[in-house]
Amino acid sequence: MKKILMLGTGGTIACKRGDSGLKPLLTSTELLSYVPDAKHFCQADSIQILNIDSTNMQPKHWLIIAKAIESHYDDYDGFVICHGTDTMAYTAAALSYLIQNSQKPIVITGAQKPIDMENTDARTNLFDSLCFASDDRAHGVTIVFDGKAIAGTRGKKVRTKSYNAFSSINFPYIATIQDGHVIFYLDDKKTYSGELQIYQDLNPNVALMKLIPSMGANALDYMAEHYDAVIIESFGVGGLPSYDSGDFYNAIEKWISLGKTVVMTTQVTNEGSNMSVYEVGHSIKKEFGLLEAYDMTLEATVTKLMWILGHTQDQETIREMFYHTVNRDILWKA
Ligand SMILES: NC(=O)C[C@H](N)C(=O)O
Repeated sequence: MKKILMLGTGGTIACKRGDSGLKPLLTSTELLSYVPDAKHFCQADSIQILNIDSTNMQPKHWLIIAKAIESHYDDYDGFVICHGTDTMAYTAAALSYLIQNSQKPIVITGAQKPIDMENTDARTNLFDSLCFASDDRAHGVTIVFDGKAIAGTRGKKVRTKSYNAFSSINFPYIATIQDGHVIFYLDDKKTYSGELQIYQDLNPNVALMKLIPSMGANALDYMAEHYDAVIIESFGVGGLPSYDSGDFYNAIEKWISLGKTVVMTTQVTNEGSNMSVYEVGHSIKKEFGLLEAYDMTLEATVTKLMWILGHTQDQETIREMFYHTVNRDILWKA
């Protein structure tokens, strides 16, 4: 029988209703008591590492989760992290970079409704996660939610209220889970042979600028003084406005001359960026050699940069690491 460790971090799944709204109060042991049937296929233990609304999740918490998995790694066959849904995609992506080449599954799940409510998705999500984590074919960091298994770098919260809250962006679902059966669409564990790597460094000085029509570049100038990298969420396949006498051009020049990192991405959820298509993207990318997120999610782009900048400031190494595929995060490369 598989040994699984469940790590409680809070989120709606563990919430109780109080005078000022839902608050995570249930312990991880209490959560496990709601899925008694899991004992037929796994022996699950639990530890409580945090009990927070995931709105409060920060990079320091990702390191705490990674450390907890590292210290128990040899004692268990798989791990299930219970987490709030609001920042779950960021945590799943961050853990994909912090814990690489894990032959053991590290599953992240949560719920839209607390586990003690009669009509909740929590019990199914937790049961499915334990089921997936007990499967010999499962490996690496994966979100399990609403019967679907999603690569840790490909998840995105796309609905605030419905049970089908997560989508896999620019990548197929790895598996579906129905009534205790795991149906794998991507059964590729044998092709992963790298050695387990667990990292403990992140640089959180990454900023995001989302463009809206008419926006000027002065926010970019401000960010250059406070951050090591900026992700610019542009329109469509990508480009930068050329109005206001080269405002954006000058701001990017400043970033590059300071030896800082600029990554272009798109605010369109599906299909990714390709800056070389239009003149508004092509020339600026060519001139400054900007990085481009292509088919990566924003959550993966943010956390990959934090992981990379935690290890190097060298622009060539940053480029190499950024375009190197980790846990299925980037497939499109020009
Ligand atoms: N459904 C949820 O879990 C939302 C909650 N605010 C959280 O992210 O912790």
